[in-house]
Amino acid sequence: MKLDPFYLIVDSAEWVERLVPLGVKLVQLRIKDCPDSVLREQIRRSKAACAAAACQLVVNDYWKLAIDEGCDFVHLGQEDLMAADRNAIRRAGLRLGLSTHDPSELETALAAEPDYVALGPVWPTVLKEMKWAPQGVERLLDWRQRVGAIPLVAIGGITAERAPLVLEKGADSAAVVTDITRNSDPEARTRQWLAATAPWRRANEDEG
Ligand SMILES: Cc1ncc(COP(=O)(O)OP(=O)(O)O)c(N)n1
Ligand SMILES: Cc1nc(C(=O)O)sc1CCOP(=O)(O)O
Ligand SMILES: [Mg+2]
Repeated sequence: MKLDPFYLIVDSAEWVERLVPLGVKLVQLRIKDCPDSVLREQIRRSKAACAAAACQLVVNDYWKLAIDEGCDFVHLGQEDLMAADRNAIRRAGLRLGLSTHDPSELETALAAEPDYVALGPVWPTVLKEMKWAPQGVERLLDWRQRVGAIPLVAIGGITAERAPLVLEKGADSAAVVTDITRNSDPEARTRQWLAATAPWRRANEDEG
């Protein structure tokens, strides 16, 4: 499985509907503290917008709802993974992305046979408080070796200018929240991201 080199993460279906039609091919719906009924509706709308644009939707955290709503990719952190029913996720045919922040988390993640591994925060992030110091781009080289053929996602403090730095260090995809959603012109910034990651997208296409 190949991941698009630009991995957009947003907190509403409105964002998905607004930015995915610009050419985004990989998007995560990351909504926190929301009733199930609202989440369901948000997932449905995001799924429809992604289907119309041939974009891969990844649902963060809510693996049961993702199964119920017929989604095919979830992202879980280490605590999410501990609470999740791994067999139910596999039985439903869901692909699984997992967060890692240190070697022991990576070991746990690899044992769960994920479809991608994320490493973060590469740089400081303003989105949420994190107990890990920034990893730095060099750590990606180490993770690249350790994960082998499993796709690797870099996350945390990545901007359109920094995205090539993580892709050059072996990440398959660069994930982003605030550089786009807190930009004064999110559409223009999304286009900048698409342009900055285009060489890696083309390489994926050439490799088939
Ligand atoms: C691509 C990607 N990487 C890491 C995370 C973080 O997941 P988690 O550690 O579960 O934290 P929350 O995002 O749920 O706050 C992610 N969502 N996506
Ligand atoms: C949601 C999340 N998870 C991280 C991790 O390291 O696991 S860093 C992060 C925030 C990413 O947002 P931004 O692109 O605005 O820094
Ligand atoms: Mg989580």
